[in-house]
Amino acid sequence: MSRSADIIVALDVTSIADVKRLVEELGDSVNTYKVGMELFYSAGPEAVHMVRSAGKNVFLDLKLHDIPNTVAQGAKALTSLGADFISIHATGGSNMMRETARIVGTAAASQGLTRPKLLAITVLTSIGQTEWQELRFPGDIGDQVVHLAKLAQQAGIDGVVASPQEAGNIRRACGDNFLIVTPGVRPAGSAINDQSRIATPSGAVKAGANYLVIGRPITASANPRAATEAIRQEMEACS
Ligand SMILES: O=c1ccn([C@@H]2O[C@H](COP(=O)(O)O)[C@@H](O)[C@H]2O)c(=O)[nH]1
Repeated sequence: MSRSADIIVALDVTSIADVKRLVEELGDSVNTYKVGMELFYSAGPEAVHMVRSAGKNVFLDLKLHDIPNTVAQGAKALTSLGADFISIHATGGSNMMRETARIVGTAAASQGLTRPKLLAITVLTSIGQTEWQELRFPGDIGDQVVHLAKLAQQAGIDGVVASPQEAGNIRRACGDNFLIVTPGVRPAGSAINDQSRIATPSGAVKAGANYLVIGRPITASANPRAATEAIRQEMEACS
């Protein structure tokens, strides 16, 4: 089923100046930005403050992966920064996901903040079947992604990060209220880069994604605003 979906632009840059330039240039064509490892490790919390001060939502994609107490306390600290979405790895296990959901809920309530949505990373979209087998993981990637999505949902996590190729099966398994966030989106004819399990923007929307994370097809484009608007048109045409 097609639904209205939104774009999250991945700010994979290293400086606040680059963030400012992109956010200004993209203006009202983008509501939500993703701050990942590259930007957060380079520029720190100021990157989050910068995006929020522009009136935009922030997906803090630091992909926390550690024992339950460490991830829960890390996510609590990110909650205080004012993130709207926070990612943790589903393969940290059910106890880790459940404890993080509990601590983040308590932390947000005690600070009068809206509880950030927690997103579980399933299998990175750069991993294809060959690399999957090299890692000696058995079975099919798609089956594993759906399994991890169900575990995340049972642990009280709000949604998953997965490839658009798996979005349809996740939607069927986890229902309409579960968030599906898909990187690995490539408009027809654009460079695939290091991604593996990809689909077009319209493919991701038709499969049931709520948010499409898009970095280089926008940020490396000669005209990021025009690239965003073209992607939006493609998404709207099929929703
Ligand atoms: O499985 C995953 C999880 C996160 N990502 C992140 O999304 C963007 C994608 O950027 P592109 O330039 O559009 O490839 C990037 O920040 C990744 O860290 C992902 O690609 N796959």
